[in-house]
This record gives sequence, structure tokens and C-alpha cells, in this order.
Amino acid sequence: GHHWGYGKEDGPSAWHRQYPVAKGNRQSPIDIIPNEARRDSTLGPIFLKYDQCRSLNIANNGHSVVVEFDDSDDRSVVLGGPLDNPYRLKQFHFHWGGKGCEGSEHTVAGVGYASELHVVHWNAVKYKTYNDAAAAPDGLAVLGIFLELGDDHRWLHMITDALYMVKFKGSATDFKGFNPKCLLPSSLHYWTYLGSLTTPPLHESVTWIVLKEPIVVSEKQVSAAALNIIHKTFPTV
Ligand SMILES: NS(=O)(=O)c1ccc(C(=O)NCc2cccc(F)c2F)cc1
Ligand SMILES: [Zn+2]
Repeated sequence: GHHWGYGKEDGPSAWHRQYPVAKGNRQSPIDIIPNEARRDSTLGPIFLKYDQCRSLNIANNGHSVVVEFDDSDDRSVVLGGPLDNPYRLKQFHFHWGGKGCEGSEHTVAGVGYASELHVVHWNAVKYKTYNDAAAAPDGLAVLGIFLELGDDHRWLHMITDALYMVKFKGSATDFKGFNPKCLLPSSLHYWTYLGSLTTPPLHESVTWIVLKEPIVVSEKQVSAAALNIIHKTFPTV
């Protein structure tokens, strides 16, 4: 149909037809090559102020599972690093692979990960609404966290257990009291670059902050999630 997806006809290689910015000069994701990354001594550490965060719901938008937050004030923000001011926490979501295939969007020296978590924040200092910020060059800051396979992640089950409640595209359910701090690795060392949304409308509005240290999740946790999402919302590819 006219909507975008990940199939042969409506997937990333076709997005440029409806979203010409796909051929822009700051499109994400990219392959991060650590040996070519420049150390910028003017960049300090990032700070994540999530203690007062208020998660609202978990939803299946047909492309991913999203956990949304109350962003009506500056209760939860990311600041520091490359950012000139605090960016307000809006939502987080995952990019799962299909059965057994790597789902991460960014790669590191050509190597993909099982999945990738994106924590999305917007510049409420400069822009009145998320919509405005999402279309502005300094509007969004997205924290990218790689998921690699190993032991069970002790908190990810809270997400994967809720997936059966949002099996179908367009479904949502209450999801209160979840703090994304529990999904962070021990180190906040990062790569950063100016890029874009990785899905349509592909706006070139994202300051990417990709953490170097992945979190560890089990095959069971990823495959349950991926299977659920792929099986229930994507047309058979
Ligand atoms: N994968 S990612 O982290 O790069 C990413 C983050 C957010 C969005 C998003 O908000 N889309 C819907 C949306 C809603 C309002 C205004 C928008 F421009 C818009 F894209 C898309 C991709
Ligand atoms: Zn994403």
C-alpha cells in the first residue's frame, strides 16, 4: 500500500520516492568506524536525569514497540555532551531483527547487533511541540544503545512480558512506573554525529548519541519480541 514498511516494495530502498530527504547528506543509520572517529576534547559527558520520569503507555505502531513518557515539563531530560541545552524525554523504542537476523540499525566497523534501543528526546527550549522539533536540525537527541546476545536482561522482561498486550498494530496499554535508566549499560561513553530519523519521514533533525557499551539480553528475550512484532505487524516479507 502507500504506507512505508520493511518489505521489498515499501522498504528502505523505496522510501526515497515518498521521502526524497532519504538521499540527503545527514541520513541515519551509519556504519560507525571507531578508528576513523575523531576525539573531540570539547565534548563532556552526557547526563541522564530520569529520576522523575513518568512512563504512560506501551504501544505497537506497526514498526516497533514504543514506550511513551509524560513530556509536559522538563522532569526527565538528557543534557551535556554535544547538546547546547536539555532535551526532554519523549519515548523509547526498539529495532528488533527478524528470526535470527541482526536488528540493529547502526553498525560498528561493519558489525551489527541483535537489536538497538532508541531513547528519543526533543528540544523543548527552542521548539513548542515535538512535531516542530522533529522537523528542525537541532530538534531531537536520540540515545542509541546496542543489545547483544548473552544472559537474560533482568529488566527487559518487563517490556517483553507486555508485548502480548500490544500484539496488533495500533494497540496500546498502560505502562506506568518504568524508568529507562534500568536499560542503560554501565558506561555512558559515546560516539556522536548529526543525523536523521531512521524511519520515514527521515527528518534530518537528530543529534545521535550512540553508546559504545552494549547491554546484554538473551536470545529468548529478543526472539520473543522480534517474533511477536514481525509476526503480528509486518506484512510477510
Ligand atoms: N528510529 S529513530 O529513533 O530515528 C525515530 C525517532 C522518532 C520517530 C518519530 O517520532 N516518528 C513519528 C513522528 C511524529 C511527529 C513528527 C514527526 F516528524 C515524526 F517523525 C521516528 C524515528
Ligand atoms: Zn529508532
